Amino acid sequence: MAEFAMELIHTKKRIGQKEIIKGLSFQIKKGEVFGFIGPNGAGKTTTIRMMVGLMNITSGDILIQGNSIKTKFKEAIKEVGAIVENPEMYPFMTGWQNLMHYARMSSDVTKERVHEVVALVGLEKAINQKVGRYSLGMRQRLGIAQALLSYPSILILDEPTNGLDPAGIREIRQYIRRIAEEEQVSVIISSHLLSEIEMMCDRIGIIKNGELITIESVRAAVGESEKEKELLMMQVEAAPIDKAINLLQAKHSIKAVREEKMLVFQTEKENVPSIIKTLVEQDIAIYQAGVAKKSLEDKFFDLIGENTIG
Ligand SMILES: Nc1ncnc2c1ncn2[C@@H]1O[C@H](COP(=O)(O)OP(=O)(O)OP(=O)(O)O)[C@@H](O)[C@H]1O
Repeated sequence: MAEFAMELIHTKKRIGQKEIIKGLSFQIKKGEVFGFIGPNGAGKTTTIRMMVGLMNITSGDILIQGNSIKTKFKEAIKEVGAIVENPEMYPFMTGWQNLMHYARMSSDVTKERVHEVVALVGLEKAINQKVGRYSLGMRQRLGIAQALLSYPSILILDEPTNGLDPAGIREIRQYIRRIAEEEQVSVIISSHLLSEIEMMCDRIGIIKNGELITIESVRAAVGESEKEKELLMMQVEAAPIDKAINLLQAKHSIKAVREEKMLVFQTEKENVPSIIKTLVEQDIAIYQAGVAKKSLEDKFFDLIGENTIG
């Protein structure tokens, strides 16, 4: 059995003279929710199109459950369920009729499976309504149900939160975690807004200009979904500041950066009291402490040299 659900090996895409994807290498673990983040034009959709076989790879490879998408396309692609562009649904048919339409195209999809995926995305009540009357969030969930029909082991969603209101985003968030755990699938979910998806991801990979900038763990481990931990970006005015930075690293494994007199770092809310205690116990003077004004988003994109996204 393959170690990873998916593995990108120096994957490149050139279109005309332009190298759009410049050698991406990373792995998607089994059962994890992986956030694929980057500003518009970073290359997310292009990468995803290669992952789902909609576009050829110029060089490098993508292994899906160990099968090369280049040499074992059929075996590789049967593991993947995806929503890449807006899912094609017929507005004049009900949700159920739409799903049955897809189910009939695949020999191993039974009516029971259709019921199962409907329940997974919480559409039981609305499933007999015409899709034309669905909200965008409901349509997205129906799309996810359709992508799950053939028991994929990897679910790929390109910008599923685009255009959704906060309630719709929250719903998608809940269902994604549930699907990852109940169906034991790996989920790859792209977005240009970190804040919209960070809470549902185990890890995030940030891409810019076709290159991977960083991969960060968001959750300690798969399975902690219920505790939607609040991640804070803290700013603390402390002196001496270098000592404080070293202490955070040594005692809390937190990487803090300096911004003038401030120490800026990211942590879970519940850790804040013990962090302050560490500093005070080591005779570090604290003049003020609070949530950093810049959002986590800004911080990440500052790190990668871009202030505005979207
Ligand atoms: N067929 C194409 N021909 C030429 N350039 C292309 C083509 N498709 C994409 N690009 C360019 O490749 C880059 C990456 O595009 P891509 O759509 O993958 O980015 P993205 O991260 O998905 O952004 P968005 O969030 O806007 O969809 C962009 O600069 C885009 O203009």
